Amino acid sequence: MLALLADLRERARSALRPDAWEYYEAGAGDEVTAGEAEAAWRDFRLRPRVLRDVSRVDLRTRALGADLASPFAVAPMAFHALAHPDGECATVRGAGDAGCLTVVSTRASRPLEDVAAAAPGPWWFQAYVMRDRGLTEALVQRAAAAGAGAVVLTVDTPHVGRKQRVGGVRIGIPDDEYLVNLARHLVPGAVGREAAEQDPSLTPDVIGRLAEVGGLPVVVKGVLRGDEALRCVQAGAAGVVVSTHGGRQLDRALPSAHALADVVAAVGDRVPVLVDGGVRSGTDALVALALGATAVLVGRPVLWALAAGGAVAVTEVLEELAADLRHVLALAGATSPADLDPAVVVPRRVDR
Ligand SMILES: Cc1cc2nc3c(=O)[nH]c(=O)nc-3n(C[C@H](O)[C@H](O)[C@H](O)COP(=O)(O)O)c2cc1C
Ligand SMILES: O=C(O)C(=O)c1ccccc1
Repeated sequence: MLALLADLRERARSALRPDAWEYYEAGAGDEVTAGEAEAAWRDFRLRPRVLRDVSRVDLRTRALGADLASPFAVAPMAFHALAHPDGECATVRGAGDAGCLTVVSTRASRPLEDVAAAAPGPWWFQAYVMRDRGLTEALVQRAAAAGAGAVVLTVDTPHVGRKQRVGGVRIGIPDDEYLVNLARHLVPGAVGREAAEQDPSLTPDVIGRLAEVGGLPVVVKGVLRGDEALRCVQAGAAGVVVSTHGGRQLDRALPSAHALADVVAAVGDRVPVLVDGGVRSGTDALVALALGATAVLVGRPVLWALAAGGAVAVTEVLEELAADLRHVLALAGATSPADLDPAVVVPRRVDR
């Protein structure tokens, strides 16, 4: 992990309410998957190229029409207001100032329109499909109207994972905060949280439906298998995110780092493949990019930055990751992410 990230993590631990800290850190079950994510990127070794004139390294990245300064983006995460009074407004400002994209969660703690107004650059909307499908569709339409460039449909969460260290699935967030973006769409008298629970009955047709409702490309987040990624693409997905949800859903799911190559082999020639989970340095990202990822999402480190230093620290953390990536790309003999190929990485061990 980069020193800046380790430092922000400690500062966030002191700054955050203890229950918020635990909620951010938590993984599901025994936290096997959450615990393995970072180390899994270190299961690859690099085979650098040499004598390639790396005096200029270009990190610019294009993903579904978004022009980005680097391949780092902010993963969708719930309740940024636990970390900072401006919540997601601060996050998008900080990320945008670094030229990075933010994926804004359905469980954002600030109104989508406010977040959109604070965003200096592109942002995407993460959709949870809730039991009240109309609720999800209204949100997707609002996100499209507010300027979202894509919908990221999270599919690894038919039920929210049980996080033992926070005594279940969520911390004590009052309804008005939990439902910031949802309350206005709820039928009066409806039991808010039930209508806004995850819908466990999703099938691939939801991909086409959300694309139609929002008029935006739909990226499916939370796939770990090539065959499943293919199923999503056949149903209309414009991209996929290889993710274990930061180890917060199915515990003992294999780490994203080990799932990525299979997904790239299945759909990488047709759609962009993004990845997240445990990316904490430029070298982690280099491995992901060499394996065929178009971009990497960063989760918890952004929340640490937000808690420790607001928007400015979010910019710093993303710029530090980009600077580190620029450096290691040069050392590996590559002048851009696209200049990498799978021959640059080799698994350190074959038994996992
Ligand atoms: C506190 C927290 C809240 C999250 N909320 C969401 C969410 O609302 N929607 C979603 O698709 N993923 C959510 N995630 C998962 C992240 O998008 C991402 O997959 C994961 O955090 C990446 O791993 P990392 O934190 O190790 O970088 C959440 C993760 C954390 C830590
Ligand atoms: O905490 C999470 O990981 C998450 O995705 C979520 C899901 C539903 C409500 C709040 C957070």
